[in-house]
Amino acid sequence: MRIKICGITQPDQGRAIANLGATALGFILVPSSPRYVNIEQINAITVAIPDQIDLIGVFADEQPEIIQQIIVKTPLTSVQLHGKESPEYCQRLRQLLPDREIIKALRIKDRESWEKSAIYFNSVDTLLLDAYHPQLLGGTGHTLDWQALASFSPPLPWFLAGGLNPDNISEALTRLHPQGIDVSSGVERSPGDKDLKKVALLLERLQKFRDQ
Ligand SMILES: O=C(O)c1ccccc1N[C@@H]1O[C@H](COP(=O)(O)O)[C@@H](O)[C@H]1O
Repeated sequence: MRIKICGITQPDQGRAIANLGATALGFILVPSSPRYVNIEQINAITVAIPDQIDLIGVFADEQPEIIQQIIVKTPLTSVQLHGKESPEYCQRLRQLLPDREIIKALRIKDRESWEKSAIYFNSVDTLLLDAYHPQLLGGTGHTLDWQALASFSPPLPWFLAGGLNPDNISEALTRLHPQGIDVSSGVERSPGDKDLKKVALLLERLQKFRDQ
């Protein structure tokens, strides 16, 4: 199972989280986020991260050419699209970045919104389901309706996100079987400041699900 800890802002925390066993670190490139990091910060954080860790840049409704310019200046391996990007937009980005993983995040309001995920099946490598919030794009701490999602089984890998934390991760993964999980505010002291004790507890509780 892929384990992504998102909203990394500090080099020592990035290193510690990779050493604790996360398989991916996420970097928020959405300027309005309190977890925003720029290219220089991403390079300073990632310089000491082992090669096998996925480095995922999170964008929202950014121009594809700007994403491409950022990607060539950083070691980011994947692009997570967290806005209202269309399948056509995703295809355009795929042409610009053929060797990077493209992850489309869908902010799920109701059953209809996850049924619409089918329009992305041919345009991206991976899906990510996050909770809908009327004001915030992400990092909301809100959970999805896991029961309603029980029959979600897309033909491509997907991450479960939205309000996951050490206390609810076991229940989430007993109900759902995503290929990855994505956690941000559930392992923080404040936005962008990760609580390493909570990260360690999360990883300990994930141990029994890791081979899924
Ligand atoms: O974290 C943010 O500030 C953020 C801003 C803009 C787009 C996405 C953002 N984060 C994403 O939110 C989810 C999980 O959040 P949480 O665990 O509920 O706090 C995750 O996919 C992040 O990449």
